[in-house]
Amino acid sequence: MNISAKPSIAFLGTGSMSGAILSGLLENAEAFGAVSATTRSAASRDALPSGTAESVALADEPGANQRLAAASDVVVLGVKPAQIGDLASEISESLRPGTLVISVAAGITIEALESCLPESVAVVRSMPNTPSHVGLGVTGIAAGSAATDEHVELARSIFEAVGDVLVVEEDQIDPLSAISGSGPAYVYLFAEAWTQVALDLGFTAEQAAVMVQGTFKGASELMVRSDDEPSELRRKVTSPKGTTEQLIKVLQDAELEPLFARAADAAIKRAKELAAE
Ligand SMILES: NC(=O)C1=CN([C@@H]2O[C@H](COP(=O)(O)OP(=O)(O)OC[C@H]3O[C@@H](n4cnc5c(N)ncnc54)[C@H](O)[C@@H]3O)[C@@H](O)[C@H]2O)C=CC1
Ligand SMILES: O=C(O)[C@@H]1CCC=N1
Repeated sequence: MNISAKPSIAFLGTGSMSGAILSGLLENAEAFGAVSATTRSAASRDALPSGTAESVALADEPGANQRLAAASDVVVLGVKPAQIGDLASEISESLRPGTLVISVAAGITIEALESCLPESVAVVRSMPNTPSHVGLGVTGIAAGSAATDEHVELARSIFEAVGDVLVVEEDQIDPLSAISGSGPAYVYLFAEAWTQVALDLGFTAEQAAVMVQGTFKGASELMVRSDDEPSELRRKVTSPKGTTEQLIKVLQDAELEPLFARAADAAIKRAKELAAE
């Protein structure tokens, strides 16, 4: 690999997910060279955070993906799974040997992506999550067949700039996605449900937001800082013969663990379908 000390990074297809990585990275960009991004429309380009070396809409410059791919040490493919093959093929001839190509696409295998790219580039498959936006992401990464330890460390350094990183085998990426990739969605689902309960109990939207957001943030922070397991932290809230005991009993009667396992299985099954589409 012939990558500079401050590698340049191009985000091609910058929507919810790679936009979150881009935002988090720009807060912490000293270790990297020029960071650039492409979108399809001028409106989505205008919505990107400021601080990139270049943010280009394909509507203004149809060849921008190829130009930025040719100029960058790292290329992050941020499009939907169904679009990634076309994007990889589009930039294939522009990539320099040794370029690190990172995919964030759910389901799409390293083998499928490598088949659209020259053998001279390295692929890392990743599964990030949207809290990357605020530097609190969790990302799993798996090395492609031509990725050296140096490429993997470079990918790790990019995602560590926006949160925690787990280096895993590729067959763990779909299960990891069910836990942390999709994870923010089920946290928000719980927040939505408890907000509605608070509204139904007569609180205002502002009061509900303070209670729900404050509780999720406070409980998460306590869990991270404490040496106690979540079960022990829960026990400390649950006074014997108290109110929480009754609330938790109702929730546990719903058999949450098998329910969550079924939910994870559904996500993993969908990832396999995306790979086959
Ligand atoms: N949203 C999430 O929480 C996560 C998403 N992912 C993966 O991230 C990828 C993108 O998902 P989202 O960000 O949710 O979708 P999105 O639709 O918000 O972002 C994709 C963006 O790429 C643009 N685009 C499409 N083709 C393009 C091209 N040829 N050149 C430049 N821009 C192009 C689209 O206009 C869009 O703005 C997917 O592959 C998904 O599996 C992975 C982990 C989490
Ligand atoms: O829903 C999806 O397909 C992507 C992957 C994990 C989170 N969002």
